[in-house]
Parts: sequence; C-alpha cells; structure tokens
Amino acid sequence: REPVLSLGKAFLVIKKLRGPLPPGPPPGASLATARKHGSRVWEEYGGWARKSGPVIYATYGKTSLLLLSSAKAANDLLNKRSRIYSDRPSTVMFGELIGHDKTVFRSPTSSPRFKIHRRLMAEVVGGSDEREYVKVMEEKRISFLVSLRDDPNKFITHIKANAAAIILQVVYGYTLTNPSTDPLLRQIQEYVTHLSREGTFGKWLVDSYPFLKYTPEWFPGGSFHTFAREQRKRTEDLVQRPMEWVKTQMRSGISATSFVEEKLTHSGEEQAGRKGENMEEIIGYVAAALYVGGADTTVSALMSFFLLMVQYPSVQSRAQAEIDKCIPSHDRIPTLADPASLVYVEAVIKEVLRFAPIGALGLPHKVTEDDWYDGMFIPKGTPVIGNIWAILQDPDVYNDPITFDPTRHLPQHLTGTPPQPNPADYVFGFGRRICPGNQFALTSLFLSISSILALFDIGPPIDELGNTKELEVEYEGGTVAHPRPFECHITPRKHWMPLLENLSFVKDSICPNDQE
Ligand code: HEM
Repeated sequence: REPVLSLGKAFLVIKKLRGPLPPGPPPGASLATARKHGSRVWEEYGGWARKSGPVIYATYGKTSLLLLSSAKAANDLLNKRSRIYSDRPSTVMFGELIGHDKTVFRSPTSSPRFKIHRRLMAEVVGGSDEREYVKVMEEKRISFLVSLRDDPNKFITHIKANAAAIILQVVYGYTLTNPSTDPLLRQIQEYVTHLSREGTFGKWLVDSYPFLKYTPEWFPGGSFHTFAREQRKRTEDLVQRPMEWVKTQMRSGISATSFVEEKLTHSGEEQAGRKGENMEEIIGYVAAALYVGGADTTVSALMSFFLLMVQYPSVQSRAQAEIDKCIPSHDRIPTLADPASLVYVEAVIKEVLRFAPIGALGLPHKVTEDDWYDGMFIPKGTPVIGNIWAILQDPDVYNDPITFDPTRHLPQHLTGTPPQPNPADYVFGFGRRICPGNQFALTSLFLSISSILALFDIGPPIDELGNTKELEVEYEGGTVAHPRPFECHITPRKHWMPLLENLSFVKDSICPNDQE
C-alpha cells in the first residue's frame, strides 16, 4: 500500500505547522562576515537588526544563532521564559577540546552543580545586608587613590590592580602588595586577555564544522589544538594555584578570612547530602569564576569612565559640584551612606554602563525546548545572544542614544520626565544566568567613581610643551571590551588637597604573600 504521506511531504507539513524560523540577516550579511570584522561585532549585529528586525536567526555551517536586539525580545525570552532560555551552548572548542563545561560560566542548568554555583556566588558577592566585601573595597580604595595621587599616568595599571586586589582578598584572603610583580595578578591578566579575545561565540571554525577537530595539530589549520591545549592548562592553573595557596596558609594557621577559607573549613557541612559531588573542586571553580568575572569587567567600566570624563568636562564638573555640596567640609570621601544625595553621580555611573560596551553581547544562552515567539519557531538547542549594546543604543528606548547624557537617568522630580530605563537591568545579562556579581560591581563602581570625582580632575593628555593632545578612542576585546590604552591628565582638586595628602596606605599587619 502507498504511504498516506511520503517522508518529504510529512516534513514539509510539520515545517508549515510549526511556523517559520525568524528572519535571517539582511542580504549580504552573514555570521562569517561579521566574524571577519572582528571587534565591534555587536555593532554589526545591531545594524542587521535595523534592517531585518530585533529577532534574527543566523546560520553558519553547523552553527545557528538567535540574535535578540531589543529590550522587549530579550525580556520576553531570556527573562520571562528563563526556565528554558538559561542554558549555555556547549561548543566543540570550549566544551570538548578545552573542558570548560565544568566552569561556572558554562555549567549546564540541568547539572546539579548549577544551583550550587549560584548559591555559593550569591553568598559571597550578592547584595545581602552583611556584604563583607564593602569593608575590603573601602580599604583597597585608599591604596588605589594614593597610587592615583602618586603616579597618575599609570591610572590603568592602578585600576587593574585595584579590581584584582579586592577580588583576591575577598575570595582567597590574598593581599596584593606588589602589583607589578605579583604572580597571581599576572596569571589572571593573561587568562582574561586570552578568554576575551578567543572566547567570543562563533570565533572558532571547528565549532561550525566539528569534523575539523580530527585535523592533526601539525596540519595546516590545525593550530587551534595548540590554543585548546594551552587554554586547558591555563584554566587548571587558574583554579589550582590560588586554592593551593589558601590550603598552605590554612595548614600554617595564618590564613586570612575569605570565601575559600570559610568554605574549606566547613567543607564537611557543604559536602553533606552531596555524595556524588566533589565540593572542593566546586569551591575551586566558583572562586576562579569570581576571580575571572571580577577581574576585567569593572576595569572596563572604570577605563571608560576616565575616557568619558575627558570627553565630557561639563558632566565631570556637575558631578563634582554635587559632591562638593554633599561634603562641603572636604574632609572625607563619599561612602555608601551618600548615594541619596549624589543622584547625578549615580546617573553618571548608569550612563557609563549604558554608553560603553563592556560585555556588549553578554554570554550566549541556549534554549532547551522548542519554542514559539510572535509566530516564529525557535528550535530547541539554538544558542541565543542578547545584544546588550543594541538594546542600550535603541532610540525607541533611549532618546538620542549616541549622546552621553547622564540627565536621562535623573529622577522625575528633578527633570519633569520619568527616567529612561536603568541600564543595570540589561548590562548584567538575563534570567537565571544574570551576573551574580552585579551588586558587587555597582558598589565597587560607586565607591571608586565618587571618590575619584571628589579628589581629582581628569583632563585631556598634555604634551611636553603643555598643549592638549588629541584623544583617540577605540575599543578592543571580545567577550569583555575595553578602550585601548589611552592617556589623560589627572590632577588633584584644590579644596581636597589636604585630605588627599593625608590618605595613607592601610597596610595589613601580616602580608601573607611574603610567607609563600
Ligand atoms: C560592570 C561589571 C560587570 C558587568 C557589566 C558584568 C556582566 C555580565 C554579563 C553580561 C554576564 C552574562 C549573563 C548572562 O549570561 O546573561 C555575566 C556573568 C557572570 N559574571 Fe558578571 N559582570 C560584571 C561584574 C562581575 C563581577 C564583579 C563578578 C564577580 C565578582 C562577576 C561574575 C560573573 C560570573 C561568575 C558570571 C557567570 C554566571 C553564570 O554563568 O551563571 N561579574 N556578567
């Protein structure tokens, strides 16, 4: 007997019933060309959205990708349907070849480890009232401001050292004393550079054409194996090295309070009821994730802050005037008790987050069930990217988005119009995967930015003859982007000089690093 429906026809019927896929990129555009353009790929994707709409389904080899470029689409799918939109795609390069699936950033939501990771991270960098990390941030910012006072030209080095000093202290109890030679600082800086440059989704051909993984390393095009091998080793070292350091400190009875020390001390309780899990390994991966997540992101935001203060001197002056009004005696730097009186400073921070691409494409999610959105079919397993940069530059959401204008975030009673959406609702990503360090980052940015604005003027670079130099603005990087290194002229503010001169290093009585 003839089958009622041939296989081919049945396929077409199912396809019709399930609805069309979202539109592809505009003619002439593809993932391959976008990848070739390298940096600022978020702008390229944003351009596609203006032509093809905010929901785009792009394919390249075996890779497909759902790009969401409007707040509505990202919110509808990644937030409201976060149960099925919070997994991570496993790639050949980072999953199979490098073994990153054990890391927090790539752990599958179905794995029991996912919940443990998120709980442990919330305990240490979450926004609870206890927030032990605030004390560390306040202490480290004194050293940061002193470094800025004494050697202002190296402001980028100081920003990086400060971010690492905070996270190393909170997570491992490790006191960073000499940023220029510290082995852990060098290790994390190398790590994040590689990860940001090489870890962008779609970067590796082997992910689109998995059969390439059988290419031998010595064969032309096989050099990706070298990167995979080196990255695997870098990740193992990043997890192991600081953990071993804490364990040695604990054995010698001189460990400082930290997340790892606390968790290792109570590892028995953590382990209880989790027979199949290696809690020590989990603690190591969570610590490394906080270290990686915290080492580069606030650095990028602060670099952009310096850059924008040079470019928008009137914004800088207005923020400084607000601080001067809040602390007319100029005898202390702003604290976390001040934000209510520093609404413009808060608005500057929001506008830096909106205007500068930090994690412009966030991290890729994966949908775990077939889904439908606005009549379009989204197949199970599709990687999904929320284009955070495009959302924050959307003229339907932010008036005149290409202008750096903190007043858009001021409360209605000051401007007569409601504030535009808070960029912090987007820059930290979405759903169950939302950045666990968001409160930590916002606190750190407020403490740094408010005190820098109080104590210093940031101006354009000046040449030997005292003339102002042109400032070149370019962004580099991938997963986390930053401005390319640039110069600026940082000088103490007159009324704050006495306070600045009296700031002194808060030194720990024990320097654990010296006892290695
Ligand atoms: C301005 C600063 C920061 C920005 C803009 C930022 C942004 C992001 C974004 C967009 C994601 C991906 C979320 C998603 O998948 O939807 C993320 C994930 C993550 N962030 Fe942050 N972040 C910042 C600071 C931090 C800090 C300070 C830490 C740690 C102390 C941190 C730790 C992490 C971790 C561990 C993840 C992975 C979470 C997971 O996969 O479950 N981040 N962040």
